[in-house]
Amino acid sequence: MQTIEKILSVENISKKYISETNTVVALKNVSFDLFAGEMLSVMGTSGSGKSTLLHVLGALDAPDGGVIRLKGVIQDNIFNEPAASVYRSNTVGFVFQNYNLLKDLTVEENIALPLILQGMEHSVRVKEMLETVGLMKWKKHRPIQLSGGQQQRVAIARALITTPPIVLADEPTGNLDYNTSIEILKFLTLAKDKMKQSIILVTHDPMVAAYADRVLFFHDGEIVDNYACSPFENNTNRIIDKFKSLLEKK
Ligand SMILES: Nc1ncnc2c1ncn2[C@@H]1O[C@H](COP(=O)(O)OP(=O)(O)OP(=O)(O)O)[C@@H](O)[C@H]1O
Repeated sequence: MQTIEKILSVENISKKYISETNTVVALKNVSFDLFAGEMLSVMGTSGSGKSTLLHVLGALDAPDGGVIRLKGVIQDNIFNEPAASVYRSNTVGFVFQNYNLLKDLTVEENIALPLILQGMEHSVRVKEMLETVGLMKWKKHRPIQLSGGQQQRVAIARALITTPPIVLADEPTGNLDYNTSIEILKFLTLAKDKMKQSIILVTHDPMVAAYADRVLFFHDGEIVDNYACSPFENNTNRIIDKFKSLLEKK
């Protein structure tokens, strides 16, 4: 029997934000595994720690405690430079709600950026990515000349160009209409099915969450429930029910 590779193990991650006036516990002993070619959605109440989780997994923010393993190996140095930059450029691709494109660069330059920063040849890969996301005709345009959906396609191409094993997407469809959201989800699904990339997708939208293989529900910094999507269920309705019961317990 073929075993599915465990890409990421998150073990008892905790994170507090401490200011002069108060302390916010953003993550409390969060543990889960992520497998190769798996899409995991993260849903939860506002302020439940979803973005903090992505920041920690992307080595943008250090946790106070806990362990992250990549393919079984403890990553104890990824929150310090230069290891943080190496981890971010080799291991994770980011997709944000607001696209985060560089406004002075063209579409093709934005897409090429991760390879340029690594000093690698990029022209063949950029062409492939432009074709994948259907933006060949727009390659010389700047972000301001594109629709929101087109900008997000550029951001996805940029996140995927180095084929990182893990893609972290924070509300990638949050600013997009239904049809454009489906288009963006199809690109992420292609990355997981074709390239066996693993995706963690934070969303407020149950329809978007239903594209994943599994959904984790967060409340007050903790995983309080989970749901495995099934080809035989109306996953969107099941996710709505789970989320409603989470709100009722609050
Ligand atoms: N830089 C920060 N400094 C202080 N507190 C923070 C910081 N970032 C987040 N928090 C707090 O940590 C908690 C978790 O925030 P986080 O942004 O991770 O939640 P979220 O689930 O992504 O929320 P939302 O769905 O509203 O975007 C919140 O109470 C938030 O106010």
